[in-house]
Amino acid sequence: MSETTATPGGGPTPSRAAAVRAHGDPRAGHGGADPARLTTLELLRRLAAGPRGLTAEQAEERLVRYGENVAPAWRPVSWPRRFLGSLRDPFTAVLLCLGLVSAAIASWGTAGVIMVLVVVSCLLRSGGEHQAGRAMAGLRELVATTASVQRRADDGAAPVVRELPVDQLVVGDVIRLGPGDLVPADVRLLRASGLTVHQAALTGESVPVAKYALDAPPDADDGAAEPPHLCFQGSSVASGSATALVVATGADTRFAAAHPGPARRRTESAFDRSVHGIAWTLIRFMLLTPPLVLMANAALRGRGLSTLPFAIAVAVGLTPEMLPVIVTATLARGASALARTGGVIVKRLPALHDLGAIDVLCLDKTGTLTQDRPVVARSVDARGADDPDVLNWASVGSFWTLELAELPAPDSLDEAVLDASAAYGADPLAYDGIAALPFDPAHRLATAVVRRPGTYGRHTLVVKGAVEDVLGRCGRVRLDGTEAALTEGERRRLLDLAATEAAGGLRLLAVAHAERPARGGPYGERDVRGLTFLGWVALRDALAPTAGAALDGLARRGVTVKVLTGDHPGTAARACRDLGLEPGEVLTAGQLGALSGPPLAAAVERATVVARCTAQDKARIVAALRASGRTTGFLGDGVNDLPALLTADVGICPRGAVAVAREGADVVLADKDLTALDRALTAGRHSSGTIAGYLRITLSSNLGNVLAMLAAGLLLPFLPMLPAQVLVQNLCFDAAQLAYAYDRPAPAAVRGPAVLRPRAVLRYVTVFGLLNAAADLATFGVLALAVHLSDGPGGPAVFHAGWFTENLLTQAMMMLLLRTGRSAPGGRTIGPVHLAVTALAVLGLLLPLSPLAPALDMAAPPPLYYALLAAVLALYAVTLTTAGRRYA
Ligand SMILES: Nc1ncnc2c1ncn2[C@@H]1O[C@H](COP(=O)(O)OP(=O)(O)OP(=O)(O)O)[C@@H](O)[C@H]1O
Ligand SMILES: [Mg+2]
Repeated sequence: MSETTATPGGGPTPSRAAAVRAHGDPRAGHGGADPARLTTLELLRRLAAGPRGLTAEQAEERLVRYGENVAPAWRPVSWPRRFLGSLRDPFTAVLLCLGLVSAAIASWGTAGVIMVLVVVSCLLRSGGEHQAGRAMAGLRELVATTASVQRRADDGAAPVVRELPVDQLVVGDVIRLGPGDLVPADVRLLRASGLTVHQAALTGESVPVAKYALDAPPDADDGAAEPPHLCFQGSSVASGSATALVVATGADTRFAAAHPGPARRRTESAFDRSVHGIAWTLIRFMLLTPPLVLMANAALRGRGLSTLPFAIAVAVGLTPEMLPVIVTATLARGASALARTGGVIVKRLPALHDLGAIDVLCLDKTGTLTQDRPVVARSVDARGADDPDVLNWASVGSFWTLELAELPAPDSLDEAVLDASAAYGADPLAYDGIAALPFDPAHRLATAVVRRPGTYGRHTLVVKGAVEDVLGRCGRVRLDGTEAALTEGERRRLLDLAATEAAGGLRLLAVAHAERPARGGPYGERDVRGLTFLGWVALRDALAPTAGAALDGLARRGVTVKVLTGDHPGTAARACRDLGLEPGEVLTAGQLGALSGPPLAAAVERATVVARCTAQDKARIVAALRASGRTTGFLGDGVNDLPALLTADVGICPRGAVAVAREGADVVLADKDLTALDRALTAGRHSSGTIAGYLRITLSSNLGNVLAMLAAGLLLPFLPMLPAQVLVQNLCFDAAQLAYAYDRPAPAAVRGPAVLRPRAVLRYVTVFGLLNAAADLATFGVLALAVHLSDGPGGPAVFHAGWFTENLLTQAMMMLLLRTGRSAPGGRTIGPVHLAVTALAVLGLLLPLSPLAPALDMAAPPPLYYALLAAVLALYAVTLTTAGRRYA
């Protein structure tokens, strides 16, 4: 291990020293001098690398010597570590405390029982998690990202750019980055074109920052500022492209050094919130129970500390210690079924539950509701008349922004423009490309700087982008072949004309140009001013074939849909209308101004479409919806969707989304088919229903038992239940409840968002807990009566047996009568729940009569008891069914 451990600030570790002397130290970027402070040449020399990339052999050797590019925290967790980790569960912690108290008062029986409970639940849980973890890793593998790496077959060969798994990167590799790529390691930029990166994961900064190559390091005093010529693992490319040199990988990256724990999880998810709410209420109860039992026994029956083991057993009886096991089993089963048959990959288990709880889903438009395969419909001048020259200029812009990029990532609009203009015989090669400012989603513009043939000393800026943004940078307009000043009235006329065009569902790409005296220095966004407006290219982007059905399904399932798009409000509204989603009030992000928090949520609540959103606007809206108490999903596929994907309760993206979106999303839809969403929501709601069902039924029956134990403890001269009995009962209950994980959902259970509301659960538990306690007390009565009438032997053993039978039978009845799932559509077929219920009932009836009974201090009750018990149970069943209808 010492071989791969970096020593930040220090020299190489002694075990590496020899290798370093022989080969140069490829990791000097981290262990030696700061890679930001060297010139490019010095750095390349230190890393024993070159601008043409490593050879396959060099890369292989470095991979073996320094390890894969994986942060230690992301390696799979070993089984024993999972076991220890599961001890940190709050229920387990409380159980352990109770066990320690029992041991302290030398109540070895109780302590032993508690230890067995803890170990069994931790074993089951860690085993389940381990399995689920492996399944999840397999699923994540399906959507793993790659990096474009430039390598050579051998020293003489030309470099070839290949897609490699990110973990194969080594220090010294030369990689290419394009929009939507994840920065796979810490890199020094060799060349960059219009590069901006999101580094929110590292610096918390939400807007993309510009990065550029620098041959010589900046002034030494700039040390504190972010180096503009380095990009770090964990950030992502918002716009532009670059060629870069890998300077640190794996555990040596800045991100891994700053986040030694498991990878980020933004804020608490909806699932965590509800489960924590319930868990902490229960834990408060559990901690209160022993002192209360002690005091009641002391006050009413004059008993002393001798009741402590019993008091502890009562508290233990309240614990749903299998909750984590059931949660993991249910979610893992749901997720793998969804991956197998539903075409949906859930990357983070609790996200399945959150899927079921979503009550508002925000979508982007392009690529989600539409196919993102635009086709040029027309090319018009500033009068609205057909004019192929506008398309011509657009194609010059598209061609040269792509040609001058480090990693040409053809945007669908650029492709459409190039396709259409080729048919017109446009020839962008008739110009020379000078510089390019690739499409920047924040400014909604792309600029190419070209030189017309024969015009030395002059440069032409060709600009295309959103109509509002392009017009905002124009001072003149070309009308009928001559240029005129762009008056305010003219600007308004053009915006109106564009709105009319957009209302027809077309996407618009406005085009402008400007002549400038030639210059040597780089061009920047600030140079894009004083343009002459030419017109626009209108493109048609067909609707996604399954989008209409998917929106319908969402509405039927009680999910509100909001469209957050970067496109024109008119285009977005028309797409919605065509899909059968009434857009109502259409807002633009500009209208929302600086609103945030509740006022923003209120404004968005009324709207269905918010257009002209930047990436930050989308995230801001999602955050406001979440803060207003809605469980919010976000579905998007582009770079401008990443912040929103990370902000939402559940981030969803299609398989074809850009790498960062796939990396950041919790759920990936395997194909373009949006109806998979419906299957995902159903599966999520079903899982939530199962977990809620387990909690409700287990807690109700536990509470009933605890109340009955308290009453019996005060009424009887002996302990109403031995610790061993508490254990056996709990285990039987929990094992039976696992059957729920295999139950089919009932239509009613998946109709609306499945939110686990702690208050509702606790109210339900109180009602059914009291009912259960009433049934127990009635049983005590008939038991005493039966013993008395049949004149048979009484005493603790008979009482224990009678109660044990009744407990398991009432539990079986609750499972059957209060469940929300159905085994099969008709509800006729025998399903797993029926089997579990039968097993529970048989065990309850036969165990007290079996040879095992004496070990649990049980003895068969008189036959009369069974007859009377049947009457009590019949009454209980009627009450349960009636109350179940009311509270379900
Ligand atoms: N390659 C490009 N060159 C120039 N302008 C572009 C380019 N791509 C998009 N635009 C302009 O920027 C606008 C906004 O694009 P953006 O990518 O932010 O949103 P979108 O993809 O249309 O919508 P959504 O957010 O629904 O995916 C487009 O309407 C278009 O006018
Ligand atoms: Mg998009």
